[in-house]
Amino acid sequence: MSLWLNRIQPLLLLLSVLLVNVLFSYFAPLEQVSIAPSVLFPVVSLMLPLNLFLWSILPEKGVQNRSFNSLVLALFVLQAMFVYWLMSELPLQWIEWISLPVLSDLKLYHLSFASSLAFLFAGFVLSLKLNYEKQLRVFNHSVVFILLLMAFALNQYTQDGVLAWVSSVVGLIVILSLVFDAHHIAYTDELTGLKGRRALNESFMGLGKRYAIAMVDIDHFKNFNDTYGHDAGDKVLKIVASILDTVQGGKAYRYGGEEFTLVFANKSVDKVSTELERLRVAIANEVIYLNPKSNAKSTKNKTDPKSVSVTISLGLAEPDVDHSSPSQVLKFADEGLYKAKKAGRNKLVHSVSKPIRATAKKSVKK
Ligand SMILES: Nc1nc2c(ncn2[C@@H]2O[C@H](COP(=O)(O)OP(=O)(O)OP(=O)(O)O)[C@@H](O)[C@H]2O)c(=O)[nH]1
Repeated sequence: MSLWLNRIQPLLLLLSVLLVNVLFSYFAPLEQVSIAPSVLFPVVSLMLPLNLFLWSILPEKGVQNRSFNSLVLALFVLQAMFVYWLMSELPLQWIEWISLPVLSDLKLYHLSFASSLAFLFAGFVLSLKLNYEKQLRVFNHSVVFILLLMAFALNQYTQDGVLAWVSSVVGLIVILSLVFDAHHIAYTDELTGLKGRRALNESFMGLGKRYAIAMVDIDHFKNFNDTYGHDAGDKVLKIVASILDTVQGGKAYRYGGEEFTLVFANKSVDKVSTELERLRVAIANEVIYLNPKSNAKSTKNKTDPKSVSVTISLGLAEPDVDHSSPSQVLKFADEGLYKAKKAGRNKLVHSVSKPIRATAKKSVKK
């Protein structure tokens, strides 16, 4: 899955967990005299959280970045050499230091002080990182949970099968988190954070007989892009999307480009017009600062040359005799949008089928 999704972090995480399992099975204490577990346990339980931390903190470079892959390989080889050296040379001071228990008389707690500290440090820093990250991924959250699980498994490693079972659960968590992330990427528009066209089409399946659809388009957006640049255009798209996302009783989608769709399930057009008017006015009144240093939202200084505002046009429709399916209603709403543009923009137009046409069709059917 990592290869398929071009993500190296999950692969490295699982490789580290796998290596811990291999090391413990290979050096399993067959005889009490074996010195291996007493050295191996503190070393491995210290290195695992540091590895999980390292793989999560390094930037995701995909699976085909040769220099990054070489760096990762070098890090693994260095660690293997370090463990081998510890096992063979046994520098006692080191071993004593990393084996230092949290409390000397704790029978149920096996993790050393150094290892516990490493788990705490990794969990704390990764949680902080999650707080500041803009694009949250389920996988990133799952790493914190995996740290917790592995701390538990290593603490119980003397009990048969615990490490193997927990490691399998970790594998499952990684797979599930990747599936969630892939789903999120497929359905969410990266720029605005709104759901995209695929999600919109799927929402149509859940609509009953009564619903309303509005098509929204930013006015003169080409002009805006040409005057202020594509980055400023992107900023406007984000702000407009965030206002549309506050819609009450409906859901906002990015239809594509500078067009958005609002779907109101179980609502008639009369019930949603006021809400659409509120959104139209809110967007027209929003002062957008193009200077990156003054992102503060304020409506005080409307004459600031670096502050701009945009307007939207909207078309609204609901099912009727001529437009029975959601995609037909959407096209009908788009016709309303076209009329709103022609009528001078910054307007809401409600598309209504001509009554004569509807009656004529009914009589033909009869
Ligand atoms: N910055 C930015 N621009 C986009 C994006 N997607 C589409 N556009 C731009 O949106 C503009 C759409 O322009 P038009 O369809 O000609 O319409 P308009 O200028 O909004 O004019 P009216 O709809 O008639 O008011 C084009 O210039 C596209 O390049 C995007 O993701 N980011």
